[in-house]
Amino acid sequence: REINKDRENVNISNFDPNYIIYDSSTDTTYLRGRLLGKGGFARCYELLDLNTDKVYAGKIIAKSRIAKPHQKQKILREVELQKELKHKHVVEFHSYFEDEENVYIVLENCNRKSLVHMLKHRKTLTEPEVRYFMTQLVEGIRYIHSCNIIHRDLKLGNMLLNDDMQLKIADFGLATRVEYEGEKKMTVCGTPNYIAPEVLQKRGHSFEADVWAMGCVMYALLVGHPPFETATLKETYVRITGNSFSFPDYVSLSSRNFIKKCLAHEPELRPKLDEVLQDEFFSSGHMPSFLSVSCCTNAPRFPVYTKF
Ligand SMILES: CC[C@@H]1C(=O)N(C)c2cnc(-c3ccc[nH]3)nc2N1C1CCCC1
Repeated sequence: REINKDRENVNISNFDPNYIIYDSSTDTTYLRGRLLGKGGFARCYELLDLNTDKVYAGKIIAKSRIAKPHQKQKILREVELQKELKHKHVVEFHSYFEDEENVYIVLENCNRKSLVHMLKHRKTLTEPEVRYFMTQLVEGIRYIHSCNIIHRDLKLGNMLLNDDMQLKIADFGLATRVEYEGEKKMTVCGTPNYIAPEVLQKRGHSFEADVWAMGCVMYALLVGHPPFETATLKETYVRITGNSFSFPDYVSLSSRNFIKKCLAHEPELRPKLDEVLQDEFFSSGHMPSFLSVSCCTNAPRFPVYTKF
């Protein structure tokens, strides 16, 4: 079999030749690879496309687990939203198909897992790394919002990384489409991780809920845990509605100021995504043009710039 030239030779020994998955709609055969983890109803595996030798990440959901119509609808909604999004910092949708026992969602492979894994190894990230990831996150969310979609579950586990350390926003399971200018959503089917106060209090929410979550992500990357985390969910909700959070001493003033703007209790006071990259945080310090994969495990040392 001709080994696919434009990609490094895939080590096919990771893939189980006893486990073939066939997509009749595109006449594509996949070999199932290692288990990547579980996401909701799905068991996620690496999939090797035997036509192209490309590796994908597949969400495999047993039909027996989505027997109720509204559960199948949720999956189809997620696929519909993800299908239309094409952006550097949004996970690319590859295909959707079914067979007798499962539905399959085939997505872009992100070999370096998520920011959860990076933070687990590193405890906290340096400010230049946070500037690097937040810039990519802002660009991805701006694109998603420009498609009139609110993600509603932005969290470290949904920020995946590929081998070039490029951030990819994943999991549109709680996402929703804004149908008209000024529409406020009243409910979410599921519990967002970094839930905004207006979502908690069912006061109506929109794109600003994603800006709140973005503030929580930035805080977690710098501090090592989310801003409102406590021992119990109830206490966390009290903190969110009370807007009570604080910073350790080592967090810089420009970081604090930007995070405080994103975590404004009133949605309309949060920064608009088109202005965010003008914030002093993004222009006030070193912005790496690339990150090495070694950053997943070891803090990088950036060249020290003396401003003169
Ligand atoms: C398939 C589900 C989800 C996901 O959405 N993508 C795009 C993804 C891509 N690569 C990977 C991947 C991890 C390690 C290599 N590739 N993982 C992805 N995930 C993970 C799987 C388990 C929880 C979330």
